[in-house]
Amino acid sequence: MVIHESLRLYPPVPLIAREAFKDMKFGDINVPKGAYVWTSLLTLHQNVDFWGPDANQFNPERFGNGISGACKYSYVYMPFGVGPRICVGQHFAMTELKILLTLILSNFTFSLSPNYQHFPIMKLIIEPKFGVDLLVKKL
Ligand code: HEM
Repeated sequence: MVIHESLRLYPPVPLIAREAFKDMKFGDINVPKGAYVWTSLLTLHQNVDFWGPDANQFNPERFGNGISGACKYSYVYMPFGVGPRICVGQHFAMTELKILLTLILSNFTFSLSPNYQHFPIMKLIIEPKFGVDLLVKKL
């Protein structure tokens, strides 16, 4: 739940691109062949109409009943992309994150340093501008 919620609010890859291989129409919008269509995951992941009024809050419990319980349209949650070009490393990444979190939580307590400044920025991926200073204590 914590991993899902982190990837929802801060999807490391915030934009997904597709190229139209032929002239297309989405509703009233004409998309000519060769045009790039960019999908903003931040917009999809933080829309109050899909996630509820606390869409901008960090609330891992929203995933208590899975993705379909957290969101009105589960397909808008796509931190690893979607379709034939979906991230090939997604299962590896999720397993790695679970192992890493388990190892950290079973060996250390940690809290945010008072020096921490919440300042996510978008470079190639979303990252904390001033890093994440933690106070770590061995159990
Ligand atoms: C939290 C970690 C990760 C996130 C959030 C992530 C996210 C993404 C996203 C959004 C895409 C684009 C998907 C699309 O266009 O629909 C992508 C593609 C890709 N990812 Fe990841 N990824 C992660 C970890 C990894 C890892 C660990 C690997 C390799 C071991 C990996 C390998 C790839 C590759 C090769 C592609 C290109 C797939 C293609 O174009 O067919 N990713 N990833």
